[in-house]
Amino acid sequence: ELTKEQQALMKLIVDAYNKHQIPQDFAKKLLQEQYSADENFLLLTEVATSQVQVLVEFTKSIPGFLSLDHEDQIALLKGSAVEATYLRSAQVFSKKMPTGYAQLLEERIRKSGISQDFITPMFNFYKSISELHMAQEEQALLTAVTILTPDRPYVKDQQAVERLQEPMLDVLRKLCALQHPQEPQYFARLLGRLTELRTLNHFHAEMLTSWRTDDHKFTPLLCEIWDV
Ligand SMILES: Cc1cc(C(=O)O[C@@H]2C[C@H]3CC[C@]2(C)C3(C)C)ccc1N
Repeated sequence: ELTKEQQALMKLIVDAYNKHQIPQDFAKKLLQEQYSADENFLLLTEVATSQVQVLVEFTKSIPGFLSLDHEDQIALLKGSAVEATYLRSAQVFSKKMPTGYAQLLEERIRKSGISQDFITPMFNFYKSISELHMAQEEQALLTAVTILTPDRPYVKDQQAVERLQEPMLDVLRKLCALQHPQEPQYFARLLGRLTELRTLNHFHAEMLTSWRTDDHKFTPLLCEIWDV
């Protein structure tokens, strides 16, 4: 079972994960704005910018993160931004949004100039996440584990990151055993999703390039975090 400090760590992460949520007024916008590719792109830009802001706030709440070397903090944020935003948007699709909004967001994503060969893996990923029926504690911990990946490019002190990631993995492993006793492989399946998530990095870079060539404008935060 979870020790006292493991329970405290989990509560910290889950509270931080739930505290920083996408503003619900996006749902209204999804309904109101018209459906041109440009309108859809602008909406996605707002969603993405908000997702990255939420990601930065969540990351700062991870115990020990702000004590890491400052350049390593940036390297971890930039290195995990795509995976963490897709992981969170996958959860948005799986349940967070009121029914019907997920379909609207999907519709706008499909009609925003993203090429089909990226749309397919993106929605395959969403499907594979929703099939897991993850508890919110698992979602929050899996996101923290993704952010605290030691072998991101330019991370200098990888051991310091491992020391933060390991306790998260221990809690996640125990939690999976507690919440899915009938499925001993569940923890391994969760980590397998992180491998699938990494493949989206490549597609995401291509998506950004295709938008840039069509002269779509990004927000400063998205340019900063994704080097565009
Ligand atoms: C630079 C830039 C990036 C995105 C993006 O990654 O969007 C992703 C597509 C959907 C899946 C994850 C996204 C953040 C999403 C929920 C909008 C959207 C607009 C934009 N100007």
